[in-house]
Amino acid sequence: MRDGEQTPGVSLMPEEKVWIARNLDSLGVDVIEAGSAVTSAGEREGIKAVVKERLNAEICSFARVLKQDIDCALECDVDSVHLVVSVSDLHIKAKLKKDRDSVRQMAVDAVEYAKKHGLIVELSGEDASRADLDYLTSVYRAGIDAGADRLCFCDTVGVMNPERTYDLFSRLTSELKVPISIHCHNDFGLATANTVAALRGGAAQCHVTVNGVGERAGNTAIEEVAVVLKSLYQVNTNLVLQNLYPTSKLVSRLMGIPVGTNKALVGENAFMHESGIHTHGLMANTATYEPITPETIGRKRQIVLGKHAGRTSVVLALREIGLEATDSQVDEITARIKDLGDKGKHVTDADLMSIADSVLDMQSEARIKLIDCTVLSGNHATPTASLKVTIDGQEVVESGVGLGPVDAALNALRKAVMGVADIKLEEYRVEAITGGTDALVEVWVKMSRGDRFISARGAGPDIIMASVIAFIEGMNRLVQEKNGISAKH
Ligand SMILES: CC(=O)SCCNC(=O)CCNC(=O)[C@H](O)C(C)(C)COP(=O)(O)OP(=O)(O)OC[C@H]1O[C@@H](n2cnc3c(N)ncnc32)[C@H](O)[C@@H]1OP(=O)(O)O
Ligand SMILES: CC(=O)C(=O)O
Repeated sequence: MRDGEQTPGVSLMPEEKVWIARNLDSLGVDVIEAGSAVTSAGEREGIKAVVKERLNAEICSFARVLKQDIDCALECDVDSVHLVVSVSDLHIKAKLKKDRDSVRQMAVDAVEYAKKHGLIVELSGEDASRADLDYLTSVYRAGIDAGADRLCFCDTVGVMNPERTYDLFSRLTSELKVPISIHCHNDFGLATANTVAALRGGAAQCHVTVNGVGERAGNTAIEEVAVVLKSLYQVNTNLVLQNLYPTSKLVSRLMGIPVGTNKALVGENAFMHESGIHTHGLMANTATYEPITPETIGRKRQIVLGKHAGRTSVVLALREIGLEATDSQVDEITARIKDLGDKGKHVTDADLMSIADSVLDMQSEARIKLIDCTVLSGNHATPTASLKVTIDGQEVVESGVGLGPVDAALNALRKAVMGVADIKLEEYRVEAITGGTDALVEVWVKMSRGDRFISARGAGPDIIMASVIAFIEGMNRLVQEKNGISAKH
C-alpha cells in the first residue's frame, strides 16, 4: 500500500487501506507497508487506521533518511520503518546533490534515530542495481553497525536480470549477516523472475504488490511469486493461496486499476478456454491445458464459445443451460457458433440459447418485451428513465433514476421485473464498433439471478438503447426456467 499506491492516479482513503490491510493479513503477509507517513495528513490517517486494527502483520511506513519522515512514522505508531537511502552516484549527485560520505552518514543518523525510538528498521538502498557495489556494501555495513534489523536491495528502475540478481544475492547474503529483502520493478517484465532469483540467492524477504501495481510498469506481483515458488520450486510461503484471487479483485476495485485480461493467474482469461482442442483435453484431464487448478488461487474455470469452439465445448455449454442435443444438432449449433465468431462476434450465452432455440426447434417466446423507453439526462437533471414493458403479456410501467442515463434505464428495467425475478447486473462493457460520435456501439452484459449467470449483447447507434436491448435479452434468458423450455424434437 506504499509502492503499490504510487500507481499514478491512485489514492486510497483510510477505510480502503484498512480493507486491503485486513485482506493482506488474512492472506498471510508478514509485513504491510501501509504508506509513507510524511506524504500527507490523509496518508497518516490511513496508516493510523491500519495500526489500530492490531493485525498479525508488522505494520511499516516508508521514510526517507530524514528525522522529519521518521517522526511522522512515529506519530502513526507503526512497528517499523522502511528507511530508504539513495546509493547510486546518479541519485546521490543528480537528485540529492550530495556526496557518498554525507549520504552514508544520513543513513546512519536515521537508523540510529529510528532505533532510539523503538522502531524495527529495514534499511533500503534505492537504485542499488545501478550503484557501485563496494559503496552499497559500505552503506549496508554502516547501517547494520547503527542497528538496522534488515536490509533491502532496490532495483528501482527494473534493470536487473535473473542471473545477476542470483549472483549478487549469493554474495550479499554470505557477507552480511542480517536478513536482506529484494524490491523489484517490472520495467522490462522481469520483476517476478528477478525476485525469485534473489530468493534462490538467499534473500529472506521480498517486496511485492497485489496485481503487480506500482509506479510505471509496477512492482513484483505477490500472486506470481507465491504461485511460482509453490508450483515451480516446491517452496511454501505462509500465504493462503486461495485468498489470492479475492484479494486481487478487491485491490483492483478499490484502486480503480483493472487487471489486464491476460495477466498471469489473476487476469480474466487466465483460466478461460475457448479453443475446442483445449476444452476437449481439459475434459479428459484439466492438467492438459492448465498448469495449476483455478481453485488453487480461489478461481473457477470458464469455458466460453467462439470461432475456436469444438463439439465438446458446445455439448458442455448446452448441458450448463439444461439442454441435450443429438449429434447432428450439436454439429449444426457448432457451425452456427463458428459463423458468429467468423463475423468477429463475441459469442454470448444468449447467442447460444437463441441458436439452440432455433436448431432444437423450441418454443421460447420472450416473456419480457419493451414497448417504450424514454430517458432524460442533462447537466441540471437527475438522469431519469421511464419505460413500458409487457411481462407475459401484462403491461408494466416503471421509472428509475441513476448516476447516468444507462444506469437510470437499467434501474427502471430491474424494478419492472422485480415481481418476476431479482436480477443483478454483474458486469457491463461497451465497445465502439466504428469510430466517431455516430459510432455503432456494442454493449456486453453479464447478469445473474440467484446462482445463474448469463452474458448477453445489444448493439446499435444509441448506447442507452443498446444497453436496454442487452439487458432485456439477458433478463429473458434468466427468467426462462431451464425445465420450462420444451423442445419439440
Ligand atoms: C523509489 C521510490 O519509490 S521513492 C518513494 C517515492 N514516494 C513518494 O515520493 C511519496 C510521496 N512524496 C511526497 O509526498 C513528497 O515528495 C514529500 C512529502 C516526500 C517531499 O515533498 P517536498 O518536500 O515538497 O519535496 P519534493 O517532492 O519536491 O522533493 C523530494 C525531496 O526529497 C529528497 N529526497 C529524495 N529521496 C531522499 C532520500 N532517500 N532521503 C532523503 N531525502 C530524499 C530530495 O532531495 C528532495 O529534497 P529537497 O526538497 O530538499 O530538494
Ligand atoms: C524504495 C523503492 O520503492 C524503490 O527504490 O523502488
